[in-house]
Amino acid sequence: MDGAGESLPTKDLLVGFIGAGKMAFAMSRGFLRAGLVKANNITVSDPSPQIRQEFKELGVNIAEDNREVVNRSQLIVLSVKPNVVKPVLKEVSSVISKHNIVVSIAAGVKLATIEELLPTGTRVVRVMPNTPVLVQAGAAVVAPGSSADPRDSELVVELLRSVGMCEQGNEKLLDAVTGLSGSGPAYAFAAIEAMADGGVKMGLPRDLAIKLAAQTMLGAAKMVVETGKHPGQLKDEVCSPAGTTISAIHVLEKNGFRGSLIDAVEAATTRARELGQQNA
Ligand SMILES: NC(=O)C1=CN([C@@H]2O[C@H](COP(=O)(O)OP(=O)(O)OC[C@H]3O[C@@H](n4cnc5c(N)ncnc54)[C@H](O)[C@@H]3O)[C@@H](O)[C@H]2O)C=CC1
Ligand SMILES: O=C(O)[C@@H]1CCC=N1
Repeated sequence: MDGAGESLPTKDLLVGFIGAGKMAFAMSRGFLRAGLVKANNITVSDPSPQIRQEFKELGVNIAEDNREVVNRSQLIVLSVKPNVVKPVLKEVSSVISKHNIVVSIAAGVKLATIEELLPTGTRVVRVMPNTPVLVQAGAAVVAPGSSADPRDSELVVELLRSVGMCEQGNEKLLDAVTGLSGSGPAYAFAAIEAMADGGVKMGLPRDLAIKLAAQTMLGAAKMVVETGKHPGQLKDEVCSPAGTTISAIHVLEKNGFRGSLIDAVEAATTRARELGQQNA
């Protein structure tokens, strides 16, 4: 195993997940699809037998308990709910060494809270990813803890870039990142579902309506990313004078579409902050 502070090659990286729920599944499946981490280098733990079975089918190692995940891994992802982070850290703290990098994806839970429960000098990195890592289209921001080596965050960024976009940022940004991109896939899924409902209302078959709605979101997002144009400009380019789109935009504006999305990001950010306080 590499010494503390030495950069770890991703090729043979031993990755552990404590808590094998939806996010651990999306990340491990994404890493495997990206070919950056090997199945037999991933170890997971979870109290649910059904979940352990699902992960067994991925070909990864299933640990007997959380301490075994630490013993078998270099990089350990804390992928439990925010209120389970502290009990888990108390349980594994004595087996964490300077060789480990501890990565928390828990919404709201602060680096200081995590570092306080681990041996002094533990290399901790906090990340807010999202479920599209499953299909190599994730969005994540990585914030290093006080004892993390720059190479530790770079390693985590490299891993997350294999499954989507990833930036480094100050921890102060992470609750807002949670409100925007961490929770954001749910807003997009709700929008796709609602647009498809509109299509069904106007006579389209459900399957076709969902496909059209999803591809429209995907295409619009790709245009923003690939053209670098402002989304307002791209919107204007769809709105022909006295055409169909501007009539629809007028309805959206009257119904507070943008204000709702802004409020949604604010509400999720506020909730992330509350979770941080409740689990400090
Ligand atoms: N679901 C999402 O879209 C995202 C979630 N997150 C964060 O990821 C974390 C996990 O979220 P999900 O995967 O959605 O939750 P989940 O509920 O699907 O997974 C959590 C897993 O932890 C297991 N667990 C409970 N107690 C445990 C213990 N003592 N030791 C080991 N495992 C234990 C549960 O059985 C469950 O399978 C949360 O902290 C959340 O804030 C972050 C970004 C996106
Ligand atoms: O809803 C939640 O709390 C988690 C964090 C970001 C996405 N899902």
